[in-house]
Amino acid sequence: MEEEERENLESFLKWASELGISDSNQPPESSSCLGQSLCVSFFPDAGGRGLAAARDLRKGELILRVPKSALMTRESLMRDEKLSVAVSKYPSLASTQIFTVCLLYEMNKRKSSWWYPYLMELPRSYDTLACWGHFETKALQVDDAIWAAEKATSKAEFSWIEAISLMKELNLKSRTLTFRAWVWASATISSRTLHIPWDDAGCLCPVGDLFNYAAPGEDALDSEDSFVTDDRSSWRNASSIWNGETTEQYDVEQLDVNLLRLTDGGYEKDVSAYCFYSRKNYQKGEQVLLSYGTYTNLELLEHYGFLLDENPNDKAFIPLEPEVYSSCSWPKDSLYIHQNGKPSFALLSTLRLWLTPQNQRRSVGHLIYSGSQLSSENEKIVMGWMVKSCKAVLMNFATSIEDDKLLIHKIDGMEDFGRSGKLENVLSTFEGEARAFLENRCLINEESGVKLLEFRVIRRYMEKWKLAVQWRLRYKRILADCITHCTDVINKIVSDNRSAMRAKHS
Ligand SMILES: C[S@@+](CC[C@H](N)C(=O)[O-])C[C@H]1O[C@@H](n2cnc3c(N)ncnc32)[C@H](O)[C@@H]1O
Repeated sequence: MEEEERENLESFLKWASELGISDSNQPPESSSCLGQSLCVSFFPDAGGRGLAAARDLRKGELILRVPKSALMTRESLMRDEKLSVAVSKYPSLASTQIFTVCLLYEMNKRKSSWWYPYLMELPRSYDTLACWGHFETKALQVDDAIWAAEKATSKAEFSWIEAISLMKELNLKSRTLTFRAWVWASATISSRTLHIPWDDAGCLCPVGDLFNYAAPGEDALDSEDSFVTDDRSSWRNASSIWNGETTEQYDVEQLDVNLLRLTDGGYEKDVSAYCFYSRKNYQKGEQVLLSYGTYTNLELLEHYGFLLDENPNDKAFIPLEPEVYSSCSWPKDSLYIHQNGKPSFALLSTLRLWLTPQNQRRSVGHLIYSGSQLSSENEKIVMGWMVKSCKAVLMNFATSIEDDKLLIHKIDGMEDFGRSGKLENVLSTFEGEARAFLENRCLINEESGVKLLEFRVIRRYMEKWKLAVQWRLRYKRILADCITHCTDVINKIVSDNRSAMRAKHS
């Protein structure tokens, strides 16, 4: 960490302590709000800056408390009369649009903002999908994902256009009025806000927003198959104390919110504070993580700008013919392949029915909804259909799994060369997608082959491009695992049938 960054962090933690933010019930031992349970640390492979255990922590312990008065909310920001009067003239703006304007308005105040020490600690740039350019978006290769990225950008553009009159009325400086600034502020809100009961725009929580993410534990996983029968599936959204939207909508009314609060964190009305609990035992020095909620890798990219190589909640959707969708009553987004390669309950049930001759469908309905196989013959056909479909999807990509793995190595190599200032020397050796990246981002001048941008800027593009390649690689691996799984099932059916035949004839 640079000297200046360290000084900024120290003054931020001191400021936070003065606001009553604390990682202990004991009086602070230093001017910092941390040090007794948590400390700021850097985890290069798991979120960068984050919070580490300052001592051994026990599961369920209160590890951080942020009083309501220290939460940045629309309500707290709108104590500024000029802002409040201006906002009241735009009743059609959504709560998150208003929060975005409020954040930009505060940024615009610079050093005179009461929140300045906190604002200085916010990231300067983000990798959420709305920040991606055309090149990175196309590198996702999967139509649904490309569509999600394009939608994220157009949604951001639309909400910026709608809010621009309000921002002009507030006399924001021209830099703060730009789409770039808007995308920055929206990404701050998308990736850092926490859920609060009184405002659906959520709140920004100084220090509390330094926790990096771990997917929910095993208890909340693989509950998709109990989509119909098991209430645990409704925990998913509720376990999200972070405010980022999820695309899945479950019935959140049956939640055992108290249980979730015990393991994660949430706003507690009785103490008027955001309280964070250790969700497992941690050893001193280990990174303390929070589960912001249940997200697929694409959702993580959209709302938080990162993905997990091992994400138990990841899913792959393959294109299905329209008749498949219309043959079942399952929602479209329940027809997917789990990250371990197994088709989801709904996808399996749908295919079992769809691949049954029309005149026999009525008689097997009860078996379909109980999740049972219809017959070994039907199961073989279903698995064979899955193998064929996954192979067809994989064949259609411009690059294979192996190509993508090599490309990720190449991107890492480019980063290393860039860091050591030698990227220019090796530019001519790049070909294929790597060359296209450099040309597309105007990093190579066709004639001279000269690097045009500073590596700091190139790197930001490179990080997004790498995320796109990592995402499509994960997607392809799920399909490859599905092929393996379905082939294993077919082989088992064939072998069981053979054994049964042998037993019959012996
Ligand atoms: C609430 S902030 C966490 C603190 C953040 N690392 C910081 O320095 O301010 C959420 C952001 O942290 C990063 N992040 C969190 N968990 C991560 C993980 N497991 N892997 C990679 N990045 C992660 C992502 O950039 C995400 O948008």
